[in-house]
Amino acid sequence: MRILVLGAGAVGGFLAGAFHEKGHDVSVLARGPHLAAIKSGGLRVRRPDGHVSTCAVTATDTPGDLEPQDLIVTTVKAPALAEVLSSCKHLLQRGTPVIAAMNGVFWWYGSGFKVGGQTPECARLDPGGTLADLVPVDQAVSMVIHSTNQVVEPGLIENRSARNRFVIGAATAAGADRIRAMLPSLQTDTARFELEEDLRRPMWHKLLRNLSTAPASVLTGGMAYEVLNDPDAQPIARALFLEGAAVAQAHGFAGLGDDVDSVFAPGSGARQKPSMSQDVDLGRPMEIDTMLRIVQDFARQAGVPTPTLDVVVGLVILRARLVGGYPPAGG
Ligand SMILES: NC(=O)C1=CN([C@@H]2O[C@H](COP(=O)(O)OP(=O)(O)OC[C@H]3O[C@@H](n4cnc5c(N)ncnc54)[C@H](OP(=O)(O)O)[C@@H]3O)[C@@H](O)[C@H]2O)C=CC1
Ligand SMILES: CC(C)(CO)C(=O)C(=O)O
Repeated sequence: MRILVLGAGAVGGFLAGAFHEKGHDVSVLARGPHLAAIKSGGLRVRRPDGHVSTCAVTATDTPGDLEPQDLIVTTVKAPALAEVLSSCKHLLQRGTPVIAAMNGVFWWYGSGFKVGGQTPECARLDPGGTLADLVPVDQAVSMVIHSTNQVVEPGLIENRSARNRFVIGAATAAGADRIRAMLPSLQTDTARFELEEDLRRPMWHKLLRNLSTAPASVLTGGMAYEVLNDPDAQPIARALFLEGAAVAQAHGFAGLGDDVDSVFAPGSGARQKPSMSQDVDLGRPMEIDTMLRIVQDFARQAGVPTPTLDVVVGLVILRARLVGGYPPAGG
């Protein structure tokens, strides 16, 4: 298949490497020194055992030049999604599935979904409806990522997970059928792909884990395991997890808070900063709307109190504004 990965950073670089390993014709969108390094020396992926694969992918910063694709996977951060997809409109018009691989609530979450007989208000996920205009609903797909990666130097991705699992869901049954047909050709020994009929539950499962680490790390600079294990920070992280679980329950996804003790078991958590916290260090646009504010929106609509989240989100937004990672107040 011809596969285009839009934003071959940490996760996208790993995925592009996995698709290349399976023999697909892979193109990636990248920019700056990372693009230059991929063009000159290939895309390199280092596995936890130290093995480095070098993948000869086509790299470009002008997707307008690319031929039609069989599959498009976006791996940019949420604030860049509409802009990046707008830059390759011509590739979106042939029924090609567009998988948005991302943390947080996926942009088509409200499509065909009702809470108490009403579609939840999701305007924050797709301001102005740009994504809905660009991606026909049968092509709308998302992916929940269980894989830890970082770009450690231009052209080099460090993969820190022994097992890398990607859970995919489509907005419609027709979209799911197309993905189902492709799945066998994507599987590798190190990257496993699963299709879920309703991606919302796996999405919440992952988001609760992000809620318990990312905001506190943004505010303190701590790594995930420090946030989860510090006796004074842990109650805050735990409250964020449980408030998120209560919102998920209001949306019909019960029981997600039951494994709270295993999430906070001694020694748990990655020895790295969550990606939202890395964004602070790099002054990059942060995924606050799709990972935090949307949870507050859903909570308010469902009448679920989120006192800890409400305090923390205000502080995270200020922190983000101070590094240029979130629009100015009133902007
Ligand atoms: N990293 C991880 O381990 C995990 C990440 N996630 C989620 O995965 C998603 C992707 O995150 P991650 O891979 O870490 O992000 P990265 O920032 O590493 O990757 C995004 C890439 O897209 C590039 N990009 C953005 N806009 C453009 C553009 N207009 N043209 C060309 N290139 C562009 C960025 O370039 P530049 O650097 O120049 O901005 C960067 O290389 C996020 O939703 C994140 O929350 C989920 C689980 C784990
Ligand atoms: C890899 C993981 C789980 C670490 O918190 C993550 O999702 C992130 O960094 O955003």
